[in-house]
Amino acid sequence: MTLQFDYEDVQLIPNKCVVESRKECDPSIQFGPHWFRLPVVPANMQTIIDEELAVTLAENNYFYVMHRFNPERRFEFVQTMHERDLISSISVGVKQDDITLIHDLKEASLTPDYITIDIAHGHSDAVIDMIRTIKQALPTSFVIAGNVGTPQGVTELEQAGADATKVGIGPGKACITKLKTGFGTGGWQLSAIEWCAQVATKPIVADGGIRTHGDIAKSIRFGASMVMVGSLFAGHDESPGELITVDGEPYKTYFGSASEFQKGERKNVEGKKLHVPYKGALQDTLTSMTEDLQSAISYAGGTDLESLKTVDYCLVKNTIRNGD
Ligand SMILES: NC(=O)C1=CN([C@@H]2O[C@H](COP(=O)(O)OP(=O)(O)OC[C@H]3O[C@@H](n4cnc5c(N)ncnc54)[C@H](OP(=O)(O)O)[C@@H]3O)[C@@H](O)[C@H]2O)C=CC1
Ligand SMILES: Nc1nc2c(ncn2[C@@H]2O[C@H](COP(=O)(O)O)[C@@H](O)[C@H]2O)c(=O)[nH]1
Repeated sequence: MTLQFDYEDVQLIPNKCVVESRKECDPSIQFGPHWFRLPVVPANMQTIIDEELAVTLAENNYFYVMHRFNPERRFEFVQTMHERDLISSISVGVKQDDITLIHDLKEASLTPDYITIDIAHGHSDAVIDMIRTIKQALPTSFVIAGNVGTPQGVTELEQAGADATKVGIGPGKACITKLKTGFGTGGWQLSAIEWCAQVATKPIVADGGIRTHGDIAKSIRFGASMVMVGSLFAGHDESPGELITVDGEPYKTYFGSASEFQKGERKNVEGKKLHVPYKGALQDTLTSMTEDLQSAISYAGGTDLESLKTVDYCLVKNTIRNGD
């Protein structure tokens, strides 16, 4: 590994503009068998997505991954989405109830379009076995596996049959893995994406640490196809987190999937609960994310996301906010 850097350490360098308006720039992406309006997906966390929002996103051609924290709902969720002719995208872990779900889906000839295997330390035999189980039972489901933070992790999950790998150990806003274990990609997540992308033969999902819309363009520059976003999507009307008032100001809760709050017990806690300022309608954020990505593409001198992949960049070492 060479130099490590994170989102705030990098500025992309503009190329000559080839469009008359940013509206000409297309931020859509093919990810697996489907096209989506943005290369961005809300994190599969209980305060970020619920079934209602999943339907809204699917109806409007945004990628989503339903979380796995109402395990008994997953079968019916896939069924309902298919009845409505919408994309189904669920999460699983690696335990017996997850394996049973896969077999039940096969028995019912119900194939989710996307299955995300979502555990903290995804570079493991448990995930490799789960990929094989899914691919044997539901060979046409697009499997996203993670999370990993190294090229070795990416390669082993790809070799097991993963169609995409999710990169990011501990860069999340609600994460305390880095503090509790000393491990992770927090502080160098962007270079971890680049490092992993050097060996990846399939798409990479950059997961965690996105703090601004510009970080999405940077993720793509350094090798991500899709970007998973938690805290930036928290706090909206549609966000399932609880609405609370602190000193007269509205906030919504955002908690880690490995927080005591999520787990209901203080065992292997690696996440915390935060209050995120209330942000209004999610569509406003999606619209401004779209505009910002269109603008980024125009600065890259192109008309679509491909142009971001080859732009030059500078390392500015934590100075990006100096003018703020
Ligand atoms: N991206 C990230 O940095 C992180 C994300 N998370 C999120 O928290 C949620 C819960 O994750 P997780 O606890 O993995 O899910 P699970 O509770 O489903 O556990 C996964 C399985 O892996 C085993 N395991 C072995 N080593 C580890 C390890 N270092 N961390 C976690 N499990 C391990 C667990 O056994 P045992 O419990 O007996 O050890 C368990 O059998 C997920 O949604 C995950 O994405 C959590 C932490 C970090
Ligand atoms: N270490 C932990 N990571 C977690 C936990 N819950 C979720 N996550 C990861 O964070 C991202 C979202 O990051 P953000 O910076 O956009 O807020 C999410 O997709 C998970 O990978 C947790 O409890 N501990």
